[in-house]
Amino acid sequence: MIIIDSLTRIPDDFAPSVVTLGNFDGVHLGHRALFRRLTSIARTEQLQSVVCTFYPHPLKVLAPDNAPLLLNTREERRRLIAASHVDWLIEIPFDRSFAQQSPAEFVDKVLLNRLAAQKLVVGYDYAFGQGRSGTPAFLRDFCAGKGVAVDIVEPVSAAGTPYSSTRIRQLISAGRVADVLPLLGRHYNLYGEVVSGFQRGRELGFPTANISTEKELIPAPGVYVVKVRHGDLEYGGVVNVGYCPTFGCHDLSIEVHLLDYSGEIYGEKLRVYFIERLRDETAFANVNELTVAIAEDVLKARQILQRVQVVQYSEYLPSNA
Ligand SMILES: Cc1cc2nc3c(=O)[nH]c(=O)nc-3n(C[C@H](O)[C@H](O)[C@H](O)COP(=O)(O)O)c2cc1C
Ligand SMILES: Nc1ncnc2c1ncn2[C@@H]1O[C@H](COP(=O)(O)OP(=O)(O)O)[C@@H](O)[C@H]1O
Repeated sequence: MIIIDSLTRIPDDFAPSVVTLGNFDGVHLGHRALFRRLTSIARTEQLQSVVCTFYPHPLKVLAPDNAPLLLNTREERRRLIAASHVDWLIEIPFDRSFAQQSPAEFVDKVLLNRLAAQKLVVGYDYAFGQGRSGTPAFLRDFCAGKGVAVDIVEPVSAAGTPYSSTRIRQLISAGRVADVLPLLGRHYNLYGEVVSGFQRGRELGFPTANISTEKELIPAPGVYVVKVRHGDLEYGGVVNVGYCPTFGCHDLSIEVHLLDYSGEIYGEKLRVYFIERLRDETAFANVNELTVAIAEDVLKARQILQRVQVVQYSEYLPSNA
């Protein structure tokens, strides 16, 4: 997949394409259905497949107070879209002046002229532009006169609930990490560097790697069973997300204790996959009670981890890629 992060870098001789448009935060199973439609049209009609999106997320620019905390970093979104076998990713730099354009201008200038779109694929509820006037119906009407077909993908759902970034964000914010698997198609995870904390973990008998991450949406405070990837190695683990009320910290921390590991990993990068929530974070009366609780968390985690495999992008619905 070729990534273009500026409109001026789109080649002048861009070959005829089929384009989908959206924010694709999460790259969940609904997005993946859209990408499958896109790549299948590209194959049968010998077009290039193009995902056209924006960076930053438009709401971060237009209404920062209402902008969602995102499920993916920019880098993660790129990797996930690349894994969907798309030919091109166009990440349009989104700013206020770009937002001034009408949907008609944008479709004409960017999609039809620069990207040589012969066909568009959009989700049933996608809308862009001022007042969300760039609806699928608008696209269909506008493009009809130009000989460009618009394929509107109907809601794809799991057990009656349409896949939705908003729904996934709500579940993660509520700590329901196990419930997002059938919507997201993989275990929610975050990536980050191990930084030093207050050095209390070792004294408790449970050293914890303190993760500093660029991920915006962190699961609700609480204790979770996790799997952790460190390079090619995989560990089971327990993580505490929160403010360590027993000690009274001010900043949110993500502290993971790796099972059956000892060594130094400061400065290393870990990816933490959230498997199941165990309990709320608690203000214990003393350090002893905290240590007993962590030991119980570890026992439960070992049981749960016996029957769990990490589901990443490529492991889910392999026949559907
Ligand atoms: C599985 C697990 C559960 C934890 N639960 C709590 C808790 O409920 N309340 C709390 O105050 N600290 C809890 N902690 C402790 C803190 O997350 C943290 O590990 C401890 O304060 C050490 O911090 P440090 O690594 O910055 O020294 C838990 C830690 C682990 C590993
Ligand atoms: N099983 C383990 N899980 C997590 N970190 C471990 C483990 N064993 C050793 N470590 C190391 O110990 C460090 C954490 O020790 P800790 O006393 O909790 O200090 P800190 O306050 O810096 O997090 C980790 O960053 C890592 O280098």
